[in-house]
Amino acid sequence: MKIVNITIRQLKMKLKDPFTTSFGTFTDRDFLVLEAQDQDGTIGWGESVAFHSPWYNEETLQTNWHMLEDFLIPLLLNKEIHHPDEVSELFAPIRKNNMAKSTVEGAVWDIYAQQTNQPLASALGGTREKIEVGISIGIQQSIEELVELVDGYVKEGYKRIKVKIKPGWDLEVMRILRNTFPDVAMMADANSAYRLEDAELLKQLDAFNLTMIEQPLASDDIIDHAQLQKMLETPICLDESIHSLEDARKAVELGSTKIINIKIGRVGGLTEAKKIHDYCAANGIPVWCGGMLESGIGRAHNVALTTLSNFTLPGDTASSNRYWDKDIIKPEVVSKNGYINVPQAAGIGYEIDREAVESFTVVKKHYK
Ligand SMILES: O=C(O)CCC(=O)C1=CC=C[C@@H](O)[C@@H]1C(=O)O
Ligand SMILES: [Mg+2]
Repeated sequence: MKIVNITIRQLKMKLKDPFTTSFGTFTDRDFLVLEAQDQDGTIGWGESVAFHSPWYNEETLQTNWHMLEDFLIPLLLNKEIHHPDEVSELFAPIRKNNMAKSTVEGAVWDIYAQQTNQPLASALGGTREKIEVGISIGIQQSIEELVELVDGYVKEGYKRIKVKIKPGWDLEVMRILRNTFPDVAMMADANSAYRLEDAELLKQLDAFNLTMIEQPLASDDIIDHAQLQKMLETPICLDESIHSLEDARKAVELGSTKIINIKIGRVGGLTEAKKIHDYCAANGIPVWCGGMLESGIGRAHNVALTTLSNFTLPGDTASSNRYWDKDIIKPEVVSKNGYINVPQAAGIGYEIDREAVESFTVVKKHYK
C-alpha cells in the first residue's frame, strides 16, 4: 500500500443540542476529516476528534492541521507500507499529538480493510455483528430537563446513561436520577472536576449503584486516582489520563482504574486502541468506546472497534441523529433498542455522502 495523495477538509456541523460539560458549552462541532488515496485508487477516511479549543486535551483542530501538514503526511506520503500497524511505527519519532496521528492512521486502516475485502471490524479482529450502545448527556439547564432527556433515551432503549457531574451538580442530580430510574445502568463523567480532597463527597456517590465514575480527578493523574479508588466502592474509569498502552498498564498496576474508556483519537489510533484492549482483556479490565461528538466517519471507526471481545460495556456511540440533522455518511449510524448493527461492507462500511461533506466544508487542502 502506498498513499499517494491526501485531502484535509475542515468541517463545521451544527450540533442538534448544545453539549455542556464541566468545561463549557458547544453548539457547533468544528473538526477535520482526512481523505487518503492509495496508488491503486482505493480511498479511505479518517476523522480528527480534536476540538476547536484545548479544553479536553492539549490538541486542537489547528495543532492537528499543523502536525498533519508539516510532519505526519510527509512521513507517510509515497511510503510503501504493508499493514496499518506500520503507521504508528512511522510516527513514533513524533511526540504525542495522538489525535493528529489517529486522523491519518484511521484512513489507512479503512484502505487496508477495503483492499483485504473485509469490514474494518474484521480487520481489527472483531467478531460481534451488533454492539450495545449507551448515551452521554451533557449538563442541562435544570434537573427536570435532565430527567426528561434521560426518560426519552431510556425509552429508546439505550443500554447505559452517562451524565456529566461537577461540584454543585452531582449528589442531588444523581439522587433524583437514581430514584426516578432505579434499574437503569448509569454512570457519571466528571471530566477532572474534582480533587482528592473531595473524596468524602465522591464517596456519597456509592449510594447510587453507578456502573462507574469517569475521570473524577486531574486529567494527567493516576496516583491520586489510586488513592481515591481505595476509598470508593464505585469503580473508577479513566479517560483523559490514558494516552497509550503504557499509561493503561501503569494505571492498572497502581489500582488507579477498574475500567478504561478507550477513545481512538486520544490514544493515537486503532493500532494502539487494540493493544490497550488486548492488555485489558488479559488483566480483567473491561473497556468501552468513548465518544468525542464524532461525525459518521469517526462513529464508523468506533463501531468497528467496539466489536472486539473485551468491549463488554456499552459505549458512547449513539445514533447519528442524536447529534446531527444530517450526517456525512450513508446510511447513517442507527441504534435500535440500544444496539447498532455492524456494517458488513469492506472498510468502514458506510458510504461517504460527498455532497454533505462539501456542504459542511469551510477549508480544504490537498497534499501529494
Ligand atoms: O460523543 C459522545 O456522545 C460523548 C461525548 C462525551 O461524553 C465527551 C466528549 C468529550 C469530552 C467530554 O465531554 C466527554 C468525555 O470525556 O467522555
Ligand atoms: Mg470522559
